[in-house]
Order: sequence, then structure tokens, then C-alpha cells
Amino acid sequence: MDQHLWPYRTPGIPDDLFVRDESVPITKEEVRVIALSKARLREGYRVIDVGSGTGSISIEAAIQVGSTGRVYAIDRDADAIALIRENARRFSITNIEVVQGDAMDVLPSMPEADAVFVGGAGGRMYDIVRLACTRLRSKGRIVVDTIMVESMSSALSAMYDLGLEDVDVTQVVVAKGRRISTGTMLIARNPVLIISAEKP
Ligand SMILES: C[S@@+](CC[C@H](N)C(=O)[O-])C[C@H]1O[C@@H](n2cnc3c(N)ncnc32)[C@H](O)[C@@H]1O
Repeated sequence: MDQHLWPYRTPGIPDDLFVRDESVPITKEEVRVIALSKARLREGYRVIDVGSGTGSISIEAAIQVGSTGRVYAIDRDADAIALIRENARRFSITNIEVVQGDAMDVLPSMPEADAVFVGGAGGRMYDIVRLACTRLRSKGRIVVDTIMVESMSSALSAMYDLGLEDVDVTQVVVAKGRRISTGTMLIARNPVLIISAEKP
């Protein structure tokens, strides 16, 4: 893997390095860093990224798990699939398998994973978290990120109903400095909810 665009193992690839499209919202750099930290990835891990969008989480995870690990990037949207492929090429990442389809249909055929990210569920968060957990090994971790309070609630209900451990809810509120004529002002971004847990 020749990551000439991001030659580091540390997460936090600048958003501008990804090829993007207005119709596919990216999980922003600072949120991504926290979401990745909640998954506690290691070299050789197998990761599933549900609703992988531009592939930003998948690509960062692929770098974390290294060439002995593998990432399965699932998205139902054809534009997103094209973006993931393009971004994987851009970062010279070869340990990502891109899968087009609805997570409800695709997850049952996924291999057992050490970690699952859920970045999009299309209103089916409860079912997708439950199904995703069937693919998780014992002590594997699931990390959901969402801007919707209903999705947070559904993810939490699924995690509690499944008896997951170490359930954590973190709200990430980021403001970024922007240079103006009189100095640097902070521009607020939408809060994002990160819900994570571990399978017993
Ligand atoms: C907010 S974007 C994900 C952002 C992504 N983490 C990134 O950084 O680009 C949500 C994605 O989830 C996908 N999605 C929503 N519901 C889905 C489902 N049921 N199955 C598969 N993909 C789904 C959408 O097509 C969209 O690309």
C-alpha cells in the first residue's frame, strides 16, 4: 500500500484530500478521528463500514488495519460506490472490498468482523445495528455516527436490547477557525452523535 497522499498511520485525513460530491455527505475529519478511536482497531482487523459514502472512514480504517487487515465498504448508492472506488485508488488502498447494496441484504453474507461502523442506515438503524452485530465477533466493537436524534435512539435501543457492553454516547461539537480581515472567527458545524459499544 503506497499511501503517497497520506503517508501516516495517524487518523485525520483532511477532508479536502477526498474526491467528494454534494450528494454524498462526508464524515468530517475531526468526527472521523473520534469515531475511529472508539473502534480501537488493530493491525490485521477485519472491518465492515455500513453506509460508507465517500469511503473516508473505510480508507482511514484500511490504513489502520494495514495490508493484513480488510475493510468491507457497503453502500446502496451508485454515486457513493463510484466515489469509494475513486478515493481508494487515490490513496492507493488495496485492502478495501466495495459492496453495493442495501445493508439489510448485504450484511448477512459478510464475514465475521472485529469492528463495524454504521454511517448511514436509511431510517432502519435499529434493524441494521442488530444485523451488524450478528457479524461481530465477541469483544468486537460497533460505532454508529449520526446527526439524527431518532437514529441515536434506535441505535441505543438495539445496543441495550442486544445486551452490548461499554455503551457510550458522545456528542461531538466542532467549530473551525476561519480567517477574516480582523482575525480568525469560529464557524460552528452541526453536532454529530457517536454511539459505540462492545459485543460481550
Ligand atoms: C452520511 S453518508 C456516510 C458518510 C461516510 N461515512 C463518509 O465519510 O463519506 C451515509 C451513506 O449511507 C448510505 N446508506 C443509507 N442507508 C443505507 C442502507 N440501508 N444500506 C446501505 N447504505 C446506506 C447512503 O447511501 C450514504 O452514502
